[in-house]
Amino acid sequence: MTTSDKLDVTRYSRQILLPQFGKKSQQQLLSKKILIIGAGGLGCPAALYLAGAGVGSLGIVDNDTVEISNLHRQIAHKESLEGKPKAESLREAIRSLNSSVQVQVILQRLTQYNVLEVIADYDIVLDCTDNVLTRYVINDACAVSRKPLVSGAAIGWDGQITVYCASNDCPCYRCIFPEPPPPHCVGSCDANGVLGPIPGIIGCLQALESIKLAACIEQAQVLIGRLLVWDGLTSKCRVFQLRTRNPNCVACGVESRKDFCDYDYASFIGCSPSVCVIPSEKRLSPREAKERIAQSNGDSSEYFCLDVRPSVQYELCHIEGFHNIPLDQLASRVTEIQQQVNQGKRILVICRRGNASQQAVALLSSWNIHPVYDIFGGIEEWRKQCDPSLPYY
Ligand SMILES: Nc1ncnc2c1ncn2[C@@H]1O[C@H](COP(=O)(O)OP(=O)(O)OP(=O)(O)O)[C@@H](O)[C@H]1O
Ligand SMILES: [Zn+2]
Repeated sequence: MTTSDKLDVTRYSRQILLPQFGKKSQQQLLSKKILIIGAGGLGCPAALYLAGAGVGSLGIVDNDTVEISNLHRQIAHKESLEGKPKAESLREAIRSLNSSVQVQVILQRLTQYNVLEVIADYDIVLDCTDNVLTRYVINDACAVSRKPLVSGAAIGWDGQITVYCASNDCPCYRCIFPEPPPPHCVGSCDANGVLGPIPGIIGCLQALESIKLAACIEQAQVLIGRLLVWDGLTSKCRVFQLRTRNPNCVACGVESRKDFCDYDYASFIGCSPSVCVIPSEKRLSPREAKERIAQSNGDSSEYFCLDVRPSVQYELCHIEGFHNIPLDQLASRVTEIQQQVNQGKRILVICRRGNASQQAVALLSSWNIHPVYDIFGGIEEWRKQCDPSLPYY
């Protein structure tokens, strides 16, 4: 036995001692290359446990930078690295944990144009991202390349994980979800919140399933064709059997496979970068809105200022003088607004970023409530133009 063998044995001894694992599995792990897409809430724990376990080589893809609001769950990053690329920050954390792991950092956004090239070199791919479009892009590439895809998701109190494309019968994401969810049903941590340990748990499970695959552990049952759902609020965990592979799937079906290079993912998902649903004369900049409010001073103001964000966000921060009626309560509380209009007031509507407020203005207009104006860019733009003391969240 060589000295380096001895060193490895010491480092990995606690897992090598497992009868199902042993030195053979350790050597398998050391020979594998695993790609982690997304260095956020899922990617941080997944990468650290894979590095600790001694995977030979890890790739990290992320084009984002560290923000303070990431740190409650993206625990590989540090306060001192705020503003620095997440993938580089994660590489530093991996290095200080296990310097023998090779790390390749890709500071690019993964798209349909680079995905095949990026994943080509790896044995296993982990989807640790947070958006539906990227999920389909990664899936389609793994389906075509027949690479095991360990797919995790976490939001609010809930998380889930499964493994796609890992065997002949194993479905891909499109086999299970041939159509994407409607855009308004898709949540995000940014909009809906998330408790830190939820992505922590799912990211650890992604590392575990990847280790089982990479180390070729015969007795292990991998989450292939099964979806594990974790409800953190009730501490209930359920495992659902998924459909088998769809032979006519456009991603993994041999006969029906599409060429995804020219595919219009944005239209398929039904997303547009910024929603604009009302005419420009009904929209004011925050600066203009603030001036108008100031000119029509105090209680006798000719404006009724409405904040349509969820109450939990309103409690987090709000602009003085704005009343909170969340968008989903607008219909049931429309008489309150009508009363303000009857008293001669004009309605000004704000939300977080300017989409919900436009929907509110469109709804109020359709109920013949006039005049009503949208403050474009929402609280975020108000913070930039009028009041930097408002917290960023
Ligand atoms: N197409 C993509 N290419 C590269 N990285 C991606 C892609 N899509 C998502 N990601 C990355 O996946 C990670 C998802 O992590 P997570 O949702 O925990 O973080 P976040 O987006 O920073 O959080 P928040 O929503 O609170 O701002 C992010 O770091 C994001 O940059
Ligand atoms: Zn499929």
